[in-house]
Amino acid sequence: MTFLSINNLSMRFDLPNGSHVQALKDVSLEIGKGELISVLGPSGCGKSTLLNILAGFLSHTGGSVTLNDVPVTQPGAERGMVFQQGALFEWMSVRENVEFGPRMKGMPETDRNTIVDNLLNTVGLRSFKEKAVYELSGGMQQRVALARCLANDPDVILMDEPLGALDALTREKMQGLVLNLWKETGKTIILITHSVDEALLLGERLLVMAPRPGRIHKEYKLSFAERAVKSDLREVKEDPAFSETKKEILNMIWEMEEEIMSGSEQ
Ligand SMILES: Nc1ncnc2c1ncn2[C@@H]1O[C@H](COP(=O)(O)OP(=O)(O)OP(=O)(O)O)[C@@H](O)[C@H]1O
Repeated sequence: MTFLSINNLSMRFDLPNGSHVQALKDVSLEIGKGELISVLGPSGCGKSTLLNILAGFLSHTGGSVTLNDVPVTQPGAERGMVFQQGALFEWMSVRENVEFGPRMKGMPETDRNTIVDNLLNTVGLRSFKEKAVYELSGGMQQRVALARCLANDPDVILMDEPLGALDALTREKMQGLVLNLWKETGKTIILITHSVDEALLLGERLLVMAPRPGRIHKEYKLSFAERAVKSDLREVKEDPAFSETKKEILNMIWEMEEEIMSGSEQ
């Protein structure tokens, strides 16, 4: 049984003026349990569309997506999403945000407290439990967002540019946190990013998508994530193989963007 299976997935948006956008065409992917996948590509290549279909927020127009052999057709607790920002309940405390999902499921308070304490420990926010969300920095808010997602114990965590709004240093720390969470929880993570460094560092598998129609252009299998769990992120980035792959991917995306600008793509 494949864990997450994407077969000939297509998404066509019909526009009011009679034209259409083929946001995805014939995307096929088999994803195993516990994989950490990063997705890169020029603007408009369908990254968010793919993630939104996996989350069940969008209904695809062709092909299929199954998780544990069950078709994905709507949102479900087994698929958690972490957005770039703004998805927390600002009027609630950190604790209330993290326990929201379990509370909706009717979990008893003592069990919820254990989950909240464990997760806030994991994301380094134990002493911020009763703070309001608006009192926290952007990096802390993203830690809460991760904890809130994990509190639902999803099989798959979908991340849409979750670290994109953070300053460089905070972002680096959060990359380390994502890697540790991946190792500790064994969750399957699919992460969209616009940063080539981040995609290289966090992707065991890195997918480069191409636009018009949105499709998978190239896949890399990388060892940087596994190594970064065990050592320093910055040391891993200093590996010549890291900069060589980075250069190759940057050139690839650059060329795609040049094609888009010249209007010669198909
Ligand atoms: N609701 C919609 N209606 C019409 N077209 C849409 C809709 N959503 C997305 N598109 C189009 O589908 C294509 C893929 O969009 P998508 O947002 O998935 O790309 P992306 O790779 O995530 O882009 P970015 O990196 O800029 O966020 C784009 O051409 C976009 O304009």
